[in-house]
Amino acid sequence: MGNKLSEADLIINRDGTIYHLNLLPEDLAHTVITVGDPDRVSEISKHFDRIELKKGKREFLTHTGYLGQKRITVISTGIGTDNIDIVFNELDALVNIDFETREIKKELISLDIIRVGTSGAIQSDLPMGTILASSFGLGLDALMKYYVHELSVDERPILEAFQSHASHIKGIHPYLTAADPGLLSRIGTEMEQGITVTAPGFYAPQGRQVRAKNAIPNFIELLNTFRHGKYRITNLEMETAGIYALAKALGHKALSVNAILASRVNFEFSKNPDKVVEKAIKMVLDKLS
Ligand SMILES: O=P(O)(O)O[C@H]1O[C@H](CO)[C@@H](O)[C@H]1O
Ligand SMILES: O=c1cc[nH]c(=O)[nH]1
Repeated sequence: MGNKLSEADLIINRDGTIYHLNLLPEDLAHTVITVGDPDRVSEISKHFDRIELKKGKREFLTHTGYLGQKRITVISTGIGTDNIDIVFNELDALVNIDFETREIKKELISLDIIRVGTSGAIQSDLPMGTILASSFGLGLDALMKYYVHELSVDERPILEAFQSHASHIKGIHPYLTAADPGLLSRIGTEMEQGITVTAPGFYAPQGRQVRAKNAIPNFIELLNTFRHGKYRITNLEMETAGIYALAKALGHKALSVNAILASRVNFEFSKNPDKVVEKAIKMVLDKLS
């Protein structure tokens, strides 16, 4: 077999597209915007000067087009880091594996990947309507238990400080990855910044109490009291940490931009979420064009 990836490891459909994303290698631009909600794909591509292709399968909807001279792909991931596993491995395969030979290419491509997502703030000075760039993603889900994940000298002390802050919570295995510094300084400078916690759910895993009883009391307080030097946790969502960690493992650059729809400390949810999301989209596209 040599270095050939087997048909069970890398699944290519009969029309030459990658298994879940339904894309051919040439369908993908090297600047990729990811969103959770498939309806948000057209909210982004409506700003393109030209749309070259629209494809989709399941929750993975893709539009590729041009903003001025810049070719951009926007793709929906659906909800959660289990979907990020699929999207990121398949995006990487589209650029870094030769689909004819099934071998890893000698020259690897590093994609620029920007998430435009929605999120809830956990600090009282971050109201609804804030646009926030995640300087780090702190994952409380299990995705990175399955990959080799190395920490940089900047990341390790922050993760260790959080592990000690949350040491009384049993059964969680947090991981932490920094944003790509180049994308953060290019796109995130006029935004709020902070550590984004990625949760493995929306309700109790983000400290929401509806009917089922929460096992971790005062979850929001646990997160919003964490400090390490100048760093604090600012917001909660469901993909950023997986995106940062897998992008790093695969050699891609990633940044997550969050439209803050909820203030968890003020117990409020935005009455006009589309307006907040549109503001985040425009801020990102302005910097990319
Ligand atoms: O609006 P998106 O990008 O889906 O992001 C957030 O919204 C979803 C939950 O409502 C989760 O995916 C969370 O991360
Ligand atoms: O509070 C929120 C708002 C949006 N998305 C989330 O995951 N959490």
